[in-house]
Amino acid sequence: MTSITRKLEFDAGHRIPDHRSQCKNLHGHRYVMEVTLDGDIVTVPGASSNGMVMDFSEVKSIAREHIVDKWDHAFLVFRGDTAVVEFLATLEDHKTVVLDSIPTAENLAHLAFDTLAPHYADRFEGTLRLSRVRLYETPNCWVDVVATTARL
Ligand SMILES: Nc1nc2c(c(=O)[nH]1)N=C([C@H](O)[C@H](O)COP(=O)(O)OP(=O)(O)OP(=O)(O)O)CN2
Ligand SMILES: [Zn+2]
Repeated sequence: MTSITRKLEFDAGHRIPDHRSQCKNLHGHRYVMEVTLDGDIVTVPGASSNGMVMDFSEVKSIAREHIVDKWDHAFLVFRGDTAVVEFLATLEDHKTVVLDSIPTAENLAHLAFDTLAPHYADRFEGTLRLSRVRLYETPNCWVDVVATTARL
């Protein structure tokens, strides 16, 4: 088994409504997301991905399609944060993502993991799996979500 990791970055706004300090204010981050996949190296002569677990560009395009392009330059808001949800709805064509959980780094990392895992698992006849999503909210703060079941 071999692990590969692709790093992607995006900008998003959020707030943590219950926070006792600064994070209850509307603010933003340049998030850095690392997607780690475990799999076997392809040994199919002539195949584009021969010698790779998965082409890094394909790792990127799946993460972009399902997470990064949806969250980049969006405001990520908890459905229960009604003051902000209602305010954002007044802004014409605003890119808002309404979430079922508070947009902490922990919840965003879990959401990214749960969203992406099935898309990677579909590839290479189920021999590939998402083993970790690491999400940096700032250069000093990050969260790891790891696959909980052992690989067969
Ligand atoms: N466990 C968590 N703690 C905090 C979260 C979070 O998502 N999970 N989020 C925040 C704030 O939104 C903010 O992103 C972090 O602010 P801060 O602690 O100030 O981070 P910095 O890296 O900017 O801090 P420096 O002291 O400037 O290094 C807060 N906590
Ligand atoms: Zn923040």
